[in-house]
Amino acid sequence: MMNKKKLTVSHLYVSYHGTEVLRDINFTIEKGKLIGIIGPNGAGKSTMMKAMLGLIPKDSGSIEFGGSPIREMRKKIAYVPQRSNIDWDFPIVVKDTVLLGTYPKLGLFRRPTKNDKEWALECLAKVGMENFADSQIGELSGGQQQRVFLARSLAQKADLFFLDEPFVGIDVSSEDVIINILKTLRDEGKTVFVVHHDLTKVENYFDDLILINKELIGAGPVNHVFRPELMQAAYKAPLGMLESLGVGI
Ligand SMILES: Nc1ncnc2c1ncn2[C@@H]1O[C@H](COP(=O)(O)OP(=O)(O)OP(=O)(O)O)[C@@H](O)[C@H]1O
Repeated sequence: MMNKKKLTVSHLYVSYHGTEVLRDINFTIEKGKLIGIIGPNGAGKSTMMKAMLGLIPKDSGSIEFGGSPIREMRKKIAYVPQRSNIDWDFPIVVKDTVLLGTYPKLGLFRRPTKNDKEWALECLAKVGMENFADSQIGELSGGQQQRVFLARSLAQKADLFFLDEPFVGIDVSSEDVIINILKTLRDEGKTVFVVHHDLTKVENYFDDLILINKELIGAGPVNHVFRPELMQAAYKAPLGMLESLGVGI
């Protein structure tokens, strides 16, 4: 009962081909937060997200949400991978991409209903992309593609959202649309994890931070984690450089 409103990662270890990438990661996050996962290049941010989702094997550790293993709520989890990992030449139009979000995981052969289609268009409208419903996904700009993938995750009616670097290579107005939707989801009680690297936006965007560099350096409210000592420990950057990014000010 005590864990009902929490997500807990315990003793998470991950390696690729025998090389350890994540070592003994432990943290607990309250439900209903917008959480930034930060750390230098190669720190293991994407790896941690994938391991939390069960997309790659872990060496050991557990991930629980509300006291149960996270895999038991797979249908309630939406994941938006890094844009660079998606095959944008795949021939599919925008509205069908969003409609995929409405398919229950094992119901691929179910035909979408009229309701599903309307809901998909509604989700598309939430991200301001309703006029592109019939466009090929590969023809869109980076920001537009990212919005469509967010719409697909909205269509899924998930409780937990995981986005890997959603703001990389996109225009400012798409970034605004996306962060506002993520904040709205948080206000509705959803839990949203975002792998992120632009430190200038951290205080504006997130409630909590998970700061890693292979190991956990800090986890908790932004003002506890976004501090010179911890940031320096993770980034190994000179203090002056961190200050110019607003750390600890
Ligand atoms: N599929 C893979 N096979 C082998 N090594 C990998 C694989 N994916 C990532 N790595 C390595 O694991 C480490 C962590 O990578 P990861 O992509 O998780 O870091 P990251 O913090 O997300 O980095 P970035 O900010 O550069 O995207 C890196 O050293 C990377 O080279």
